Amino acid sequence: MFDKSTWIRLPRNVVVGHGVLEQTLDAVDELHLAGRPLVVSSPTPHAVAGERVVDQFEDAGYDPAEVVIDEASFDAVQQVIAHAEDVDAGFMLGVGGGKAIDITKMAADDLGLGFVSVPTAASHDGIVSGRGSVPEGDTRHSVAAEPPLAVVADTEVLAEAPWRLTTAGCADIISNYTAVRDWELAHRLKNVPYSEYAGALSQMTAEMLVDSASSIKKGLEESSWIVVKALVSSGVAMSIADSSRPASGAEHLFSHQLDRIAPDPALHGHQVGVGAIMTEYLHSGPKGRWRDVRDALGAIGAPTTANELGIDDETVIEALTTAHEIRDRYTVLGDGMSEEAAIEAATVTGVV
Ligand SMILES: NC(=O)C1=CN([C@@H]2O[C@H](COP(=O)(O)OP(=O)(O)OC[C@H]3O[C@@H](n4cnc5c(N)ncnc54)[C@H](OP(=O)(O)O)[C@@H]3O)[C@@H](O)[C@H]2O)C=CC1
Ligand SMILES: O=C(CO)COP(=O)(O)O
Ligand SMILES: [Zn+2]
Repeated sequence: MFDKSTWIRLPRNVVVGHGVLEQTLDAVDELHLAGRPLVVSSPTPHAVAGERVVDQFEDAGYDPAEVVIDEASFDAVQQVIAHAEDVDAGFMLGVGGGKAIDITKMAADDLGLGFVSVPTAASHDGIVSGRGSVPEGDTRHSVAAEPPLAVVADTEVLAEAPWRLTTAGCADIISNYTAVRDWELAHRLKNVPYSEYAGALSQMTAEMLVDSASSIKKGLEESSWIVVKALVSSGVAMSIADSSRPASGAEHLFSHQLDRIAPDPALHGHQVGVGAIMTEYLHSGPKGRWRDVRDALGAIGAPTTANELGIDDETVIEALTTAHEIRDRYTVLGDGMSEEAAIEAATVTGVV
């Protein structure tokens, strides 16, 4: 008997374009959600877009509630859940970068409420995914969470955000190359389930972004359009896989470890980009494609060295040698790199 089944949960409305923040209400009305909206954001996104979303719902006769969180943590998820219960929220909108959107989707999942994703930065590919990513102690959890019912990505808002956030989003996409390599490796060595569709979509997304690099320029709103569509596509790959595997391999473990140990971590996307240069070197050796990864990052103005990340060399080496401990996810790092090998990889690739 054929007994396989699969659930792929995707958003119904993906609204991308100039000024579409003003269509948030329309995108929500289409979903036939009921009750009180709760707008969740972090400080800057709240000022940039959250307040405008609240005003829209107020003007339309809803009674919107709002909450502002400061960090991506399980405490923040609990804070949002408690607030949603207090105000008897009927559905939620996550307005912000990866932090606000992750917290909202995890709280929405816990409460069984619908959730709408309103990115204010093209900085990460969690905009669409049904995964939440939160650190806890020495580890980082990638947990199943509520995928958005709709995405409202206003390219005017995204283009006005600091440019480094957009280059971080590009680097998060470029890191799909090594993430897919790690996934394939884990499939071959550890029989980890692999989805050809999700792997191909993730890789194609990275290729299309790299091919468009000459159109991704500061001050050009079209850049936000190109990047956000790639971020959506990468998130869809994660939804198809029901895992962050298509977009998160050893380069992400390295970044998550930097978030733990670096005194002043850089942006998520920038860290995974630099990690991808080194993990590509580990996959394919000194003559391999690590230069292509580095050049693709360089072409869009993302960091390619520890110095550009603002992180010292010793911390980069420590993160490389300990990244495999972050979570139970088999990658090219295997059961850990020796310090000598980590120094070699980081030096040959020019990261340190
Ligand atoms: N679930 C998933 O599938 C994925 C999750 N992630 C997660 O997302 C997070 C990374 O996302 P990222 O967006 O980089 O992190 P943040 O949400 O922390 O945003 C980065 C910074 O940008 C600021 N910001 C956001 N929008 C604007 C704007 N329009 N103008 C000015 N500043 C702005 C934020 O302000 P403020 O400090 O006020 O918030 C913050 O300082 C990580 O926690 C990562 O693990 C990443 C990829 C996929
Ligand atoms: O950042 C992500 C994909 O880009 C999510 O991956 P994690 O599961 O490693 O948090
Ligand atoms: Zn990422």
